Amino acid sequence: MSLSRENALNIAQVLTESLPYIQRFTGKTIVVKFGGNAMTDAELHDSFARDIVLMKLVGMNPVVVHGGGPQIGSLLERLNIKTEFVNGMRVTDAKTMDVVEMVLGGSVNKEIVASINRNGGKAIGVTGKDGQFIRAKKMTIDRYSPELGAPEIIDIGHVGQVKSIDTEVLQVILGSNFIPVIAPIGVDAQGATYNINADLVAGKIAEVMQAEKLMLLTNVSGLLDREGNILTGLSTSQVDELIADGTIYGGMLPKIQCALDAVKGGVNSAHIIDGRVPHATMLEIFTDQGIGTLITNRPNR
Ligand SMILES: Nc1ncnc2c1ncn2[C@@H]1O[C@H](COP(=O)(O)OP(=O)(O)O)[C@@H](O)[C@H]1O
Ligand SMILES: CC(=O)N[C@@H](CCC(=O)OP(=O)(O)O)C(=O)O
Repeated sequence: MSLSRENALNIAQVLTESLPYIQRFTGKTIVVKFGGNAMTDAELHDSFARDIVLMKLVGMNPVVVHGGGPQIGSLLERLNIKTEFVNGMRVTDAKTMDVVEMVLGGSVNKEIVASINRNGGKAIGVTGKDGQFIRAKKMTIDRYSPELGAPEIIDIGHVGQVKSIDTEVLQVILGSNFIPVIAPIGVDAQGATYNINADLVAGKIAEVMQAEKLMLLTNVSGLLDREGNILTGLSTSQVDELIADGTIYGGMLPKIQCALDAVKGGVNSAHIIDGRVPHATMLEIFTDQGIGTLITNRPNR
């Protein structure tokens, strides 16, 4: 079948458009957090894996961090274990922690590894327990209680925040040309296991690896205002106002916080993008069609 002149030009246009991006990002580390709806749809799963393989093939160093909130939720439901979130964090008792580790370190991690490998990449799956590379400490939530009319500190169980990342494990994996696929489980000096929100892990890894980009794939088209418009190029103080007036809540809180922290810590840009769009990662990296919310140290661009 021969190609029409118009089609040929369209295809050539897309391919040449990608050239400056390939040149700019070759050799750079790009941390991609895979989560939300994109993870539960087989087709999107596959298109994500292909994007990661392509990035690797043209010389970038993709590092995948994944979530799995919906998958944890459905196993907890099957086991009749009730679950709740405070400020976007799952309250995690000992039983819940077992399920979280089983799902994140087991089924979800291996499914992503398998789909990257199936598409011609070489992925290795790890949790923060491997080589103890994600050191965690307990997280508590400090918030204002309208009922008490005073601040309160809430214990949310085995939920961690990232204390430090030992990059050696990642350097070994990247140095051997594999693609690391990381489950957000952390460990403390005593060997206790922590459930860490995947966005927080992705942000910290991007920071310690001094990544070029942090990409957070989610199940909305970006950070939205109350009318549903995508907000982009925001300053830290504008974000603070949106949190204070309730426009940003729940799962968007850790996402926006880690994006801000990452760019403050030296990551060039952070992007909150719509993982429901097939090839969202590729579109963001290789084309002029920036999608979603961009956060940089240079607001209002
Ligand atoms: N201002 C906002 N813009 C977009 N989404 C928001 C906002 N505030 C809260 N959210 C909520 O955050 C969710 C995304 O977080 P989360 O469900 O944890 O995603 P993921 O599983 O991808 O990490 C959205 O589906 C939405 O319900
Ligand atoms: C403490 C905490 O909330 N941990 C998350 C870890 C998984 C995650 O972050 O998954 P998503 O990115 O898909 O939401 C959880 O238990 O759901």
